Order: sequence, then structure tokens, then C-alpha cells
Amino acid sequence: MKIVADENMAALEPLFASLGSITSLPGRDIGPEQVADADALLVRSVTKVDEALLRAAPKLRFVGTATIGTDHLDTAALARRGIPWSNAPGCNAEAVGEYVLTALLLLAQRQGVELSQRRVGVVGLGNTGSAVARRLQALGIEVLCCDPPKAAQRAAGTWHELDTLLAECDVITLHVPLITEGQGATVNLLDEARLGMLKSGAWLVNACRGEVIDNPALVRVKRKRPDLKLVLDVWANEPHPLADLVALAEIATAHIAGYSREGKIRGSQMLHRALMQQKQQPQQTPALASLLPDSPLPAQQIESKLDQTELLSLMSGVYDLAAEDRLFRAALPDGFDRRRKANLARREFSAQTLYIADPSQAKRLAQLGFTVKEKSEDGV
Ligand SMILES: NC(=O)c1ccc[n+]([C@@H]2O[C@H](COP(=O)([O-])OP(=O)(O)OC[C@H]3O[C@@H](n4cnc5c(N)ncnc54)[C@H](O)[C@@H]3O)[C@@H](O)[C@H]2O)c1
Ligand SMILES: O=C(O)[C@H](O)[C@H](O)COP(=O)(O)O
Repeated sequence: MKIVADENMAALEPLFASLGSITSLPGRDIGPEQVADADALLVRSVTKVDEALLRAAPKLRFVGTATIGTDHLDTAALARRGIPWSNAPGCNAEAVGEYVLTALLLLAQRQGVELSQRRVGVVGLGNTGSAVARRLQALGIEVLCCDPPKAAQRAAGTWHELDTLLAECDVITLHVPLITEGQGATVNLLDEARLGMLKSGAWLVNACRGEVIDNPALVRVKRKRPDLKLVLDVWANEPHPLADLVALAEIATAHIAGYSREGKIRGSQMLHRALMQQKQQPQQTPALASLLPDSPLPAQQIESKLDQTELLSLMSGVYDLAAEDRLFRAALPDGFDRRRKANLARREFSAQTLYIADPSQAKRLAQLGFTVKEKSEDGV
């Protein structure tokens, strides 16, 4: 079996080497020529799997994308050719939850405000939006939710219209899939009119897909409204974001909100399971712990309730978002993909063990994702 895979996928060798030969390539270089004799194709969000690519791959029997988003796959073309495909729902939701919380605490610190005083509107309450909402609620922050598909299914929860969130929330964070056509289209969900509805002093976070916001309109609106603060991880026309928009964002990164070592491995594990199922081969997928390097972070002892600055400092010890923001800006205009590659080793908060005696503090930090243990007799 010949497997063509994106070189930035995690754990390719340990998971897939026993199934056949692996040719790993930069995702943006995977084209018709590269898939000509492939039996399985494993991609990330940067490879367009369209009719032309599929036509060039007569032997292809499986396509897997180690991502949540599927907007780079032409699923209708896959169905027409009878090629089973799979994505990796939820694989990187924890990383997105950690990124958004860190970004909001960093912004709060820079603006000299308490995040707990701000009401947050989460748009899209699937895997990533829920991971964000859970963390905010663990900190006692008020969260309003908007998810029309869930509301229509009468899913448990209190659902609001997007326009209500725009009118009432101090922070808006976007977690919807990119849908380009039909009634549920999300492309330009935040167009110029909606951007104009953001509350005075609002913060806007986009960690889903760049095209969900009209990027040129955002430049125009932000120029008129310096009160708005932007956290942008995703951009229209990646890897070439609008330079003016990068300059106007308070925090800017290279589509790495979902990047964590754990998330990348989970994505590869999910594709391994799907491929095994497809081949009706009963091969066990190795556990996450066996594929992860040991945590490089020494355990810490937490004695008292952490304030906002201390919490941000704890989180930044695992992943330094402020530094990433600086490195991203310095890497442009050509270094978008370089910054993505540089983030492949990022660990999730679970890599940080905390010894905590106080039960309520222990519960709160465990809800944020840290590995929490009871304080031992003689400390750490
Ligand atoms: N920046 C990153 O690194 C990163 C990481 C993971 C995912 N993503 C992107 O984020 C998207 C969401 O990820 P997820 O795992 O939460 O997906 P998901 O499928 O679990 O959840 C998406 C949610 O959005 C809801 N939704 C759909 N249309 C909506 C609308 N118009 N308004 C409000 N809600 C709507 C859906 O009902 C669903 O609950 C992915 O499709 C992907 O494009 C980006
Ligand atoms: O859709 C997703 O899962 C995310 O956007 C993911 O983090 C994208 O990362 P990539 O596949 O480009 O490495």
C-alpha cells in the first residue's frame, strides 16, 4: 500500500509504517503528480483535494484529513468517485480552548481590565467553541451561546441570535465551520454591517476560518473604530494575510490555535482508526501516551488562589502566545508556514502537573486542562 502524507502530520511512522510505504511531502506541494500511484492520501488543511487531484489518482481508496475543518475537501467529488474519507473531529479542540483563553487573558492584561468583568459570546458550540466556553465558565465568566443548527435541533442550552451576541457581548469568539454556499453559509458571516454592530470596546476573536469575516471590511471598520481589539489566528487567503489587517490586530498568529503535539497525534490516531476500519483490519491504534514525548515541564506547587496575572503567567509557561505573536509579525511576509511548523511541538496544559491542596483551586485548574494532583506531604 502506498501512502502519500503531509510531512507535518504527527506520528506518521509509528502509526502508518506497518501498513505500507509512506511518502511524506509539504502539504502545499501535494498535487496530481504526487498522488498518481497512491492508495491512501493523508492531508491537512493546506492540501486541496478536488476533482483534478482525484482524477490523477486512479488507485486511491482512502482520503483522511487530520483536521476538524473539511472545507479543503471536495466531498461531492469524493462521493462520486466512491472514495471513503474521514476527518478528525475534536482532535485539537483543547488546544483551541487553551489558545482563546490565553489570548483573552493576555488582552485583558494589556488593556488593564479583568476578564471576569466581560461577557463573552461564543459563536458555534461544537468541539472548539464548547472547549472555549467550558474554560471561561470555569473562571466564572458569563458566556452567551449562538448556534442556530443546535438551536434548531433543540439541543440542551440557552441559544441566542448572532445579532443579540453582537449587541450584548464584550467579546465575540468565532468557532463555526466555513460553509461557502447554501442557506447555512458562513462565508463573510461577519460582513461590514455585522462588524459595525460590535459593542463599543468589543474584542473579536477568530480561530475558525479567515473567510468567516470579510477581511477587507474588517480593515475598514477597525480603522474607524480603534476601540475594537482583534485576536486573529486565521486569515482570508492564507498563507498571505492582508498586511494591513495583521498590523491592526492586537494578537496575530499563523493558524496555530489548534496546534498542539497532543492534538496533532489525536488527529493521526483518528485517521489510523478510520483507515483500519476501511480496510477491515483489526489493528489496534497505539495510545496517545505511547506516542507523546515526556513533558519537558517541571511540576509546580500552587499554594494560593491565582489572580489573573498569575494565571496568565502559569499558562504562558506552557505556551508563550505573546512571543508567538511577535515571531509571527517578524516572519511576514513569507514566513506564515514557517511559524506553523515552529508550533508543532507546543504542548497542551495537561503537560503541566500542578500540586494543589485547596480543592476549589484544584477543580478550577483541572477544568482549564492542567494535570492536577493533591499536594504531597513534602511538596513537589
Ligand atoms: N484555528 C485553528 O487552528 C482551528 C482548529 C480547529 C478548528 N478550526 C476551525 O473551526 C471550525 C469549528 O471547529 P469545531 O471543532 O468546533 O467544529 P464542530 O463541527 O464541532 O462545531 C461547529 C459548530 O458550529 C455550528 N454552526 C454552524 N453554522 C453556524 C452559524 N452560522 N452560527 C453559529 N454556529 C454555527 C455547528 O452547529 C456546530 O455546533 C472548524 O470547522 C475549523 O474550520 C480551526
Ligand atoms: O480544521 C482544523 O482542524 C484546524 O484548522 C487545524 O488546526 C489546521 O491545521 P493544519 O491542518 O493546517 O495543520
